[in-house]
Amino acid sequence: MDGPPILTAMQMRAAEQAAFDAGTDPYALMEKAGAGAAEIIWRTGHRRDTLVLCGPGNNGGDGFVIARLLRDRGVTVRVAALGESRTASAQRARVAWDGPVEDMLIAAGAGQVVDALFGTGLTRGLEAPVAARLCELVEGATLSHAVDLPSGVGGDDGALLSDVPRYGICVALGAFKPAHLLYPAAGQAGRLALVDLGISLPGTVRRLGSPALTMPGPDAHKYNRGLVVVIGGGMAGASQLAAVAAARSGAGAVRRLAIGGMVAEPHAIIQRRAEQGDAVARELEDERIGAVLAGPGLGLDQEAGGRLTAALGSGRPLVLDADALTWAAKDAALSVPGGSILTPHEGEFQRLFGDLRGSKVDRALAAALRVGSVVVYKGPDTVIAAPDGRARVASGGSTWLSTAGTGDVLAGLAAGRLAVTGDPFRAACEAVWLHGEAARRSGAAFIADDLLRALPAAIAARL
Ligand SMILES: NC(=O)C1=CN([C@@H]2O[C@H](COP(=O)(O)OP(=O)(O)OC[C@H]3O[C@@H](n4cnc5c(N)ncnc54)[C@H](O)[C@@H]3O)[C@@H](O)[C@H]2O)[C@H](O)CC1
Ligand SMILES: [K+]
Repeated sequence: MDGPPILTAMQMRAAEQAAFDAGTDPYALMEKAGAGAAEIIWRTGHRRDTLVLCGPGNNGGDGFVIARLLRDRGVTVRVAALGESRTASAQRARVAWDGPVEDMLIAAGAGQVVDALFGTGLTRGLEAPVAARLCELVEGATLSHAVDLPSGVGGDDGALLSDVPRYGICVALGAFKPAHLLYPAAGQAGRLALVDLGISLPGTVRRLGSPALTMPGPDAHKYNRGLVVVIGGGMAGASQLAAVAAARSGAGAVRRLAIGGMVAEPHAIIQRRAEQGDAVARELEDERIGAVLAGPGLGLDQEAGGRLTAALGSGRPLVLDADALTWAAKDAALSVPGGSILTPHEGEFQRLFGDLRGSKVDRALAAALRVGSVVVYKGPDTVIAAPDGRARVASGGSTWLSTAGTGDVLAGLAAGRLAVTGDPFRAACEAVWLHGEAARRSGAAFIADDLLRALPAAIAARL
């Protein structure tokens, strides 16, 4: 579940400075960055005529290195700059290019365009003429690459500070930045590549990687593999989707506490009736319970509130989703026990934590700290945040997931993995990855029920 680190501009500069303090030569680091980026560009564009756009800082310095190295491979390369190079490394890279430098605002286009105008040093949107010309050059090219970041995005939060064209590839240098994975900036590159600069990086915030899952041991039985209880409500289908997802996520046994009709299929789900809070409380006295899920289809009437109160007071590990989050947002008296997993979508997050500021990662981390629980802040860029400061950012999720019931499936997966692992952060990461993988395997135009059928193969691939 641990992908590469994601660093803010300040963290990246601190990591680079630590490398310099330990003896790394700044220009050598720029040459390494440029060489890594040039290799990726060469593999994609080969000898295609190339225009490299160089900005005034070290991003531009990378661009001069890239231009020189592509020229050394026989590529016809032109460089167009935006003003003079202002840093020692960039000036050195410009001298090493030792070729003509055109004016970016009037330079002619090319089949392949490399954007080395601005990276993590961007402090505001591009001037309008610069942004307009950049868009023309990139949109007029067959192949386009953004060096470190597309120029014009807010590196730390993924905002678009001015018009930003869409690139074929964004080549991250040294580490991913939040803008590589957070929308809307994440939507401005078709593919992400990462050049490792060999400097040590803090790893508390990372891209979500694929989990290492395990088979049940020889001594496994349905209760020590993890018992999940899903609390039902008026919409039986929602809690049933969640219950089946929990069972197919690897839990040993799943009980669904129904209030109305029992759902016959699949037989593996144990259906029990518990409408009032006290009946639910009795059901949750079972010490073997590894996770309780409340929310999918729970309802917002008084009886539903009683069932939720019983879950919150049960002392069992909790996953709170959907209606449970709506209850928590409207009734401040309902306190979320620490060690839970919350799975808000954008609207639920705003209702619960709308006062928080900063990037989606910052806000997810602040929310997790506030409630002492893991927060899965869903979206095309789902952030999983733990109270201890760890966070994982998922990417590549299928947009077909925007269909009814997929949230119920994710909540069920989180409850199932929580019952299996006993670790809320690990369970949430595994659940988000399995959810995305099941969607990838389900192809196009799938419905939530299809995700359930894709889960065994998704799990098998990670054993
Ligand atoms: N630090 C290193 O050793 C390495 C950095 N790498 C590359 O460097 C950039 C970050 O470089 P930096 O000089 O800090 O900033 P930029 O090149 O991104 O920006 C240049 C410069 O532009 C000014 N500026 C900011 N906003 C605007 C604007 N809207 N219009 C005009 N000018 C603007 C600001 O003053 C900046 O100083 C990083 O992304 C990497 O590409 C290497 O990768 C490794 C070595
Ligand atoms: K750039």
